Amino acid sequence: MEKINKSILSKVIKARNPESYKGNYGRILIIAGSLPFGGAAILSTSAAVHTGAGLVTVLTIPEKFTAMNTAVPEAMTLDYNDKEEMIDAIVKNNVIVVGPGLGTSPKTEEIIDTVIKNINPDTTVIMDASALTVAAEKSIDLTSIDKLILTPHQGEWARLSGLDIPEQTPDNNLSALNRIAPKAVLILKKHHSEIYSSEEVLQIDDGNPGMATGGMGDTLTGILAGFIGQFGFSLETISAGLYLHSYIADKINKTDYVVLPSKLISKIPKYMMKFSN
Ligand SMILES: NC(=O)C1=CN([C@@H]2O[C@H](COP(=O)(O)OP(=O)(O)OC[C@H]3O[C@@H](n4cnc5c(N)ncnc54)[C@H](O)[C@@H]3O)[C@@H](O)[C@H]2O)[C@@H](O)CC1
Ligand SMILES: Nc1ncnc2c1ncn2[C@@H]1O[C@H](COP(=O)(O)OP(=O)(O)O)[C@@H](O)[C@H]1O
Ligand SMILES: [Mg+2]
Repeated sequence: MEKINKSILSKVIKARNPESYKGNYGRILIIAGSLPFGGAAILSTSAAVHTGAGLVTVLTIPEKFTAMNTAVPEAMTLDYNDKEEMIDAIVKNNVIVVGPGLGTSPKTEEIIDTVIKNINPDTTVIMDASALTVAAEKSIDLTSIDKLILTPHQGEWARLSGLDIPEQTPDNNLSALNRIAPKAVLILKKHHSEIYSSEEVLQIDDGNPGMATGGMGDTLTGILAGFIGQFGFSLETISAGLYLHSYIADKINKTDYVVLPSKLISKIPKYMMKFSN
């Protein structure tokens, strides 16, 4: 399995054109959060904003608007219970994260269905967490999405693929992905996460057990969205986003026993600047 190394960062992260404006850096929609899991929506949104995404909108529940606007004032807030507002937002944005903290109520199935029916063909969809659990439970057909990234941890991948963790070998993972969504890119999150696609299978050697804390995967979704919004959808962009997440976590883990997702997020702009030159 080919390894992703640090050189991917300077390859993907570009210095900004002086003549540019926010419209050049992606329109990101994060569909996330529910009563018990508001933090997941905040972390995903905050990570996208700190990665440099031009415009970030979060579709969540109104009960979480104040918390969201306080934690991430850069992001706009909309209500996913308002179907028209949801469809309008799905049509207007070019990268959509769906799943962090949504929970497994029937609403989540409705949201996934609405995304699938209304996205533009060029829109990237990043499916994580509850969206993966519900897609597995309800056998939702994901094959129509052209630019799809699945980001399960091993437990979520077990539900989606039917493979118990010891059966999650590269060959089995590839054939399961081929069955579930042949055009998709799979990031299987674990110690030394792996990327599966029809082009290549890749792995990172970075990352540490200080990352084993709630919200670390939610954070990754925002980084991936911000990267794709700015640098385009490609295996290289996805690899760079995955790598940066663990790279910063390893820097923090030199001094910190646990890597807090919010601390990792606060360091994203500094490390992106370092690799953009
Ligand atoms: N602050 C927040 O609001 C947070 C919200 N969260 C949300 O909580 C919901 C449930 O997600 P969870 O992942 O906690 O629960 P899940 O029930 O979806 O997954 C956990 C299960 O997977 C198994 N598992 C196997 N391998 C694993 C691995 N490598 N990593 C993690 N679990 C593994 C565990 O044993 C457990 O049975 C999601 O919507 C998620 O986004 C979490 O992200 C935690 C933080
Ligand atoms: N022991 C570990 N070594 C390396 N990376 C880890 C380790 N534990 C967790 N991680 C990383 O942290 C993230 C956890 O994601 P996830 O379980 O979805 O978290 P959450 O849903 O709580 O946000 C993944 O990117 C995973 O690879
Ligand atoms: Mg998760």
